[in-house]
Amino acid sequence: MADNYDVIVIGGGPGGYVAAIRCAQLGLNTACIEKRINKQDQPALGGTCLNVGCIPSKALLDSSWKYHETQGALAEHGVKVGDVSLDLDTMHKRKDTIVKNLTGGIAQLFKANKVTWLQGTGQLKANKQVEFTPLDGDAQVLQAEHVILAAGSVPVDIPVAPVDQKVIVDSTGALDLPKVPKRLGVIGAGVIGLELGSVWARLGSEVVVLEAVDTFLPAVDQQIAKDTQKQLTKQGLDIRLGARVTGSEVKKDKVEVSYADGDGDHQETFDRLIVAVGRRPYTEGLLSQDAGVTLDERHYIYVDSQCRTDVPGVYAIGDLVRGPALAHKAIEEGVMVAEVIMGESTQVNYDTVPSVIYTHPEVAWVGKTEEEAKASGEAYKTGVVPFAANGRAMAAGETGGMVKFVADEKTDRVLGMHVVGPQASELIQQGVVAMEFGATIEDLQLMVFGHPSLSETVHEAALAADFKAIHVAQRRRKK
Ligand SMILES: NC(=O)c1ccc[n+]([C@@H]2O[C@H](COP(=O)([O-])OP(=O)(O)OC[C@H]3O[C@@H](n4cnc5c(N)ncnc54)[C@H](O)[C@@H]3O)[C@@H](O)[C@H]2O)c1
Repeated sequence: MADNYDVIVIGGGPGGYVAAIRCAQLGLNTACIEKRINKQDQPALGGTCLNVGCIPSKALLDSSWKYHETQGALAEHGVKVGDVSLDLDTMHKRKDTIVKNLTGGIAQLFKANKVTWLQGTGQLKANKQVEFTPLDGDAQVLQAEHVILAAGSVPVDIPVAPVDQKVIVDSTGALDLPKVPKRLGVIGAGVIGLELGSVWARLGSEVVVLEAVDTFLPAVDQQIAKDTQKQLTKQGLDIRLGARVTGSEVKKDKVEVSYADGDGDHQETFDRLIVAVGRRPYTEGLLSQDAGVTLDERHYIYVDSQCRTDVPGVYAIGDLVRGPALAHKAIEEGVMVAEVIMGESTQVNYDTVPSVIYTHPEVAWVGKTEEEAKASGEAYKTGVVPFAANGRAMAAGETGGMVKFVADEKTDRVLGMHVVGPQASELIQQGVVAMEFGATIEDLQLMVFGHPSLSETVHEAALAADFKAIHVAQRRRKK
């Protein structure tokens, strides 16, 4: 007789572990199947984000920024330091400790909430049965009332640059390079390419980023994207747009990369190459022939707005389904599904999911870009203010970048907020809250912002949308 659960979650990343905990909080007998074995050869929860994604990359971004600042930027603050040297082993160890503590914390949360962690692989079969193959044992069939698929995504491979995790690495290998490469190639100027390229550039690599598309960060508001490109280039990232990689050859301990752009064919030799050309849903082995769920044309699991698949009682969330591949989107879908199972009225507002790129300065946005507002054909207005006009930013020596609002000209409602600059990942939440509450630009104008703070630039950008900014000289647009 099959073991029974109210809910079986397949996958213990941010979407899956949060869904499992919320289900258990709501009184459901819940199991979460996770097969990951970490670097220490231990079973681990937390998925890509905690183990080999968001968290270790942020640890390296913070550590490498401190190294970079200590090398030069502190001098203008009057802080003199002696010889600065890099201890990469310690940097990696610190990152690994953060990952270990966070993933271990989830195991504790499972215990506290009485979620059963089944260590091994899960496969969905017909009639809400799940075949569970333990890490060390024979497969068994479990029965659930509800199944939540949360298996996440894996890096896209390209035949022109096959990953060997030694000379050619993916986003996981790029977190563990044992020494700083002299010349580092990066394929893809997306989120991962820019974040990991920044880490190694700050640690001393000469970094060349090869991006197939002609436009830098095409999904980002182009005024923000252009400023970002300028600042990253000034930091030393050699970003080559319209450069499609056509081949690579590992020779001894180096890699020769061929690429084509508008000027013809080129070759570059790198000590290491990072491939960061996107991620795809991880559905291999997840669904048996008779599972019954359908995939869409891009191989995502097809779901409705509340993450129901075509099989009643089976849900899919996070990177397996449509929408941005972001941990916080997966988390909210996990919570929503747990509450849907309990018959509660709930939803995720996909219009207000923020995005962040953790370069320095950070880039963050929510809602419509100016290009999207223009394309909609509706009348819109924008308000843009640079951090150079902000006292707190000057005090911190972080005056690069700007805050931009896009708003509906007729209703005054905020349609989008875009930031490149200090603490953009934190500032963007003000735009999320504003949009969630249907705020107008006037609402933001009428609020009192603490002085001196970076947030004053958010206030000024709202004022600028109606030509009322105080600390920048504005010229009224001709009607
Ligand atoms: N800060 C964050 O929120 C964060 C961090 C890391 C990853 N992620 C998510 O992970 C996912 C994957 O990130 P990513 O950076 O790998 O993908 P991406 O889609 O952001 O960028 C990949 C880039 O590679 C380019 N490319 C593809 N093939 C190429 C080729 N042959 N030659 C040159 N360029 C080529 C594409 O044009 C694209 O610009 C994204 O969905 C992202 O949202 C988010």
